[in-house]
Amino acid sequence: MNSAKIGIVTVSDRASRGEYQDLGGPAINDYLQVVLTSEWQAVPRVIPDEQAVIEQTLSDLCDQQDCCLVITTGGTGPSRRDVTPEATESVCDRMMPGFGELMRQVSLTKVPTAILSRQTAGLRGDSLIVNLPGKPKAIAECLDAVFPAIPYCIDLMNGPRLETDEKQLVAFRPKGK
Ligand SMILES: Nc1ncnc2c1ncn2[C@@H]1O[C@H](COP(=O)(O)OP(=O)(O)OP(=O)(O)O)[C@@H](O)[C@H]1O
Ligand SMILES: Nc1nc2c(c(=O)[nH]1)N[C@H]1C(S)=C(S)[C@@H](COP(=O)(O)O)O[C@H]1N2
Repeated sequence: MNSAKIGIVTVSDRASRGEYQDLGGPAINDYLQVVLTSEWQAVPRVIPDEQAVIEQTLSDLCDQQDCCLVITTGGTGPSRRDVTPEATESVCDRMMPGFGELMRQVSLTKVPTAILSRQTAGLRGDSLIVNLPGKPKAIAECLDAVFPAIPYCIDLMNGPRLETDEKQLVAFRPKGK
């Protein structure tokens, strides 16, 4: 099986201008390094909170770079410039609302402002796009909740088989799959 490509997109005006170091993209990368045992390759991007740029980046990662999974961080809140969910919805063929619902539910046990994230997920062709909030500590909090379902989701889209280190995280696949 060929190596899975995973897009890692930091959406932040200040990180993209170099005003602070991007900790979100590396946190996603580190999370995947720990959890995945099958071969994979990161395709990283750091971009501003501009809807057109986000849409173009997500489309490129799915269509040209052939990423089976694209994980974004940032731009999911109520600020005027937070438009990552709108960009995600605009490039997706079908939405996967359960991801946002579950991540908010789990995040609410960590922080009362979890409901301020409009994070969502959806499918563009054979790629799954998942939004995470911008706070670096939110990354593991959210991925721990939804990642167990991601390998099977990608199987169902005929993508590469993602294997996990079961000591870290057990990917759920219905029996016999
Ligand atoms: N990619 C990141 N790397 C490091 N810290 C981050 C990142 N994204 C967010 N943060 C931290 O989380 C806080 C809240 O995140 P939020 O998404 O609201 O950032 P922000 O202030 O909207 O960023 P920006 O204005 O640059 O888009 C930020 O002030 C910053 O301290
Ligand atoms: N797990 C988790 N979810 C979280 C947070 C967090 O710290 N941990 N921060 C919340 C806050 S304070 C905001 S404003 C929203 C949106 O963040 P974003 O605009 O950086 O995407 O995510 C929320 N969801």
